[in-house]
Amino acid sequence: MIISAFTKFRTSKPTQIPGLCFRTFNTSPQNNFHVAVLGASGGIGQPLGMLLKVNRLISKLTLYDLQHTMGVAADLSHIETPAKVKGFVGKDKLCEAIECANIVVIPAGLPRKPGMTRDDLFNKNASVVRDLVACVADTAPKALIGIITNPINAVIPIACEVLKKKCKLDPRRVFGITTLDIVRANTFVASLSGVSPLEVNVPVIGGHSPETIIPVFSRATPGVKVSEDKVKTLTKRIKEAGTEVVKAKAGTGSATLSMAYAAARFTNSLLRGLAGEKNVVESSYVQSDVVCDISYFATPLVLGKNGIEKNLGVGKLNKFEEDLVRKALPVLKKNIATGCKSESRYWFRHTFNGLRCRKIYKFPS
Ligand SMILES: NC(=O)C1=CN([C@@H]2O[C@H](COP(=O)(O)OP(=O)(O)OC[C@H]3O[C@@H](n4cnc5c(N)ncnc54)[C@H](O)[C@@H]3O)[C@@H](O)[C@H]2O)C=CC1
Ligand SMILES: O=C([O-])CC(=O)C(=O)O
Repeated sequence: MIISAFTKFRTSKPTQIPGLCFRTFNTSPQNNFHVAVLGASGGIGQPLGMLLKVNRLISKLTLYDLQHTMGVAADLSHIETPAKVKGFVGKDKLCEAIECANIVVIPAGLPRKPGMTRDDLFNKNASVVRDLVACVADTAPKALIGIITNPINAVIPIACEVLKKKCKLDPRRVFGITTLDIVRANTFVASLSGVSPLEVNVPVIGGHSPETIIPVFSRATPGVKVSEDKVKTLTKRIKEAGTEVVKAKAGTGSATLSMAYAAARFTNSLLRGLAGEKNVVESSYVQSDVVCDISYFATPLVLGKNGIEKNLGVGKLNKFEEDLVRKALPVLKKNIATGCKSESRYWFRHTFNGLRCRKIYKFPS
């Protein structure tokens, strides 16, 4: 299963594109990257750790969580690939886990249960992302940060605000991982059209919620002919695919295995960019100005040594897709404002409390 999962990376350029390695790896100096996973003991964290352990571009894999990380690290460390694995458990070990990382991937936080929306996770997950990103800013300010935690639309603005307050924001380095939407779109279109999913590529733009996930079938490659009716049905399915999994898991969580695959694919693309490979394109929800009036949007990006090298923008859309964007914009704006406001409120409270703690000077009477 894992071999076929990575065939996409291997088939296009077998000798240059790193992907899955069993024992046939090469260890050129470029393959020397350190990836840290924060939330490594969870439903996504564990299979993601495994897929990263077999990535030949990684020489060091650090796993951090509030619980169980030592067991996960011990288990993964027995896999016969070069990446050295180290586990860190508990808040006081966070900085050590992140130090000198080239890439930090964050799947930490609560998943939803049936009946919840991703937005319902905001109150719990906002502070998780805020604290983890604050530590990345202090210990590995040059790291590329890939965030999986929901709600993506609002927590990426929080991450950027945290970095901005610490004067460490480089918008080329902060990513909301929306790859699962593309993975799903490719899979569903392939099963409908009979083309191999490894050959299909459907751009998905916007954000990561039912109203904001926008598949762009008009630019799918290879040119797949899907009737108008089918486009509508497929669009609905892709928008609601997360809920489909949440319902099927019946209270035990949301997508974990497909998400781990998607995050491994995304991290692999970041690594390929860092390693100097040209024309690495992957989509992500990032700070951008490609759509008027909106400061975060998912679009295809060219990745390089400093993260985003070029934002390829929204591109040409048909009328149906334009309407989807129009409907998504107010929702996205609200989500972004929620993230930014929450961060300002937190910062104000924090600073104000700090001031209150100091001895208040009283004028001598
Ligand atoms: N971007 C996307 O497309 C997707 C995002 N997700 C999101 O990913 C997140 C994680 O999902 P699962 O792995 O299924 O959840 P999970 O509950 O199985 O695992 C989360 C892990 O995070 C850890 N954690 C919690 N707070 C932490 C902190 N402050 N520091 C370090 N670790 C901490 C927990 O101990 C746990 O091991 C959820 O928010 C979920 O909604 C899930 C699927 C797709
Ligand atoms: O639906 C969820 O809660 C998890 C998620 O983001 C997805 O599967 O796309």
